[in-house]
Amino acid sequence: NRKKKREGPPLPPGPPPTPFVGNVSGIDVSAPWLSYAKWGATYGGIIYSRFFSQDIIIINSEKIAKTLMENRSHIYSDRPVIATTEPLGLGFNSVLFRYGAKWRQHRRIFHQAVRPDAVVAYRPLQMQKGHQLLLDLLASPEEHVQHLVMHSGAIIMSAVYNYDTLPNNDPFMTVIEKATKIIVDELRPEVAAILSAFPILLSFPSWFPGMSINGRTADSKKYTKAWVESPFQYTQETIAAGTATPSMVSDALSKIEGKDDETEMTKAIKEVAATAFLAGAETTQSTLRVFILAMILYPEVQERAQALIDAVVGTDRLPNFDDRESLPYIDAILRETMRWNPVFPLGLPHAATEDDIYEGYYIPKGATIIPNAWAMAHDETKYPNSFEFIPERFIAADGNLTEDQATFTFGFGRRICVGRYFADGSLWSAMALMLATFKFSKAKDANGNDVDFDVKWSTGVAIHPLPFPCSITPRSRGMNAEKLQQLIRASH
Ligand code: HEM
Repeated sequence: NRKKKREGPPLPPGPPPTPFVGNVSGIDVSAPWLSYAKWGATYGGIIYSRFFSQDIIIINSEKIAKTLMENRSHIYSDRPVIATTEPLGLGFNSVLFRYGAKWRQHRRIFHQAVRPDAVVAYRPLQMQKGHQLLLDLLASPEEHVQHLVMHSGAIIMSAVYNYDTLPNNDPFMTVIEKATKIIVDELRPEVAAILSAFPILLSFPSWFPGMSINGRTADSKKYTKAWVESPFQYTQETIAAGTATPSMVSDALSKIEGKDDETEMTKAIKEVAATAFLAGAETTQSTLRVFILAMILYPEVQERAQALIDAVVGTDRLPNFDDRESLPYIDAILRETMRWNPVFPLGLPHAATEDDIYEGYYIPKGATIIPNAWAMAHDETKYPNSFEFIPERFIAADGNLTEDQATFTFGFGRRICVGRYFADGSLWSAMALMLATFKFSKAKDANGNDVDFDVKWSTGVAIHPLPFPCSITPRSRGMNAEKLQQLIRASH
């Protein structure tokens, strides 16, 4: 026990470790953020815990997270080494890079493509894919989950590679979906912590309890390779043929042409492009699934938003980005969706590169730092009735949006989500368009009564609500594909 061996400032408080395994046995592995939040009630905003030999600092308080990961970001911007990264074929993924030159290079390429003034260029495509989402929802509302998956994926593929995904069985989307499924299942921090401590477990057969990962590494590697190489090749081919139109990849490649480091940079651009899909597609569609859930459970919120859209936009066209300033309530819904159920309940782990002291507590070099976004979202002093979906909490007395953008849902400091401005456009356009066009409500049984349901969640690093019964019907009577197409044309 390092508490006994060490002299000097104490570690932050935390639950007493059980021998050998640290605290790993004391957490609910399907929703560890709940256990950590519960520990917070006893131990406070910053907690020390241990998984096997790994020091873990859990931060339940947004203020402490900002003090450490933002004000002292020179120390807190590393990532823990996650043993599953290489076995899953995720070496390309800049999200998990250690803090250093290669991460900086990737982050710079990302920033060029999706910084606030660059993301404006993607708005037409975000609207266009949003319109397609409406057509898909009208045609088969019961398949709304699949439509959201396709929508988020199509936006990224188009922005990154200028590739138009096929509505069904798209070859690139198929491999990416397969790889993502394995990765999201397998990259839970506590699983990764165990595997980091005992990499030998990776060679255990897949029937060994908890070791489903072993049967999946070969597949994951195969899929991730195709994911990194194939769409990039597509863009390169269009460049060679002179048919390429602007995209993140073609723009980035055009800037490095003929430079000394062209080969190295080409590889970096290829990896950044693949990372964009990994980081941006699942997260966007998960957030939109939370949005639909909220609209069903809070019909009064939905009605208020729709009344506002009708008043500002009318019913002869659909909303677009020019309307955004006049529709602050839609932004409030977006923020509340992110807050109500953060899709990364534990953010992504950072790691400390130096020993540090916080308010008299010792934070060891190498410690994994886990920001508990879920606990921050449920801080009752900041968000009263935090389990309720109340967009009004983001509207100030003067009717404008408050300063609070719930940015903790995008992480902290130098590692904060680099794609957040891009994500914002994809989410806003989809939410505004869906609200303008559809009524979301509970499904009805044969007797016309609402079908109630318990909300269940997936588990893993990024979560989403599991499918629930619902009804998605056009708001306007007599709406059909032709009329919707007309409305879309009138919106340009
Ligand atoms: C609703 C959508 C999204 C959510 C909720 C989200 C959330 C997050 C979070 C919590 C992190 C970890 C930050 C940290 O370590 O402190 C992150 C990192 C990251 N996100 Fe996002 N993200 C979203 C969309 C996107 C999109 C669309 C892209 C790309 C176009 C993107 C690219 C990245 C990258 C590259 C990182 C790693 C940054 C680094 O390690 O330096 N994300 N995101």
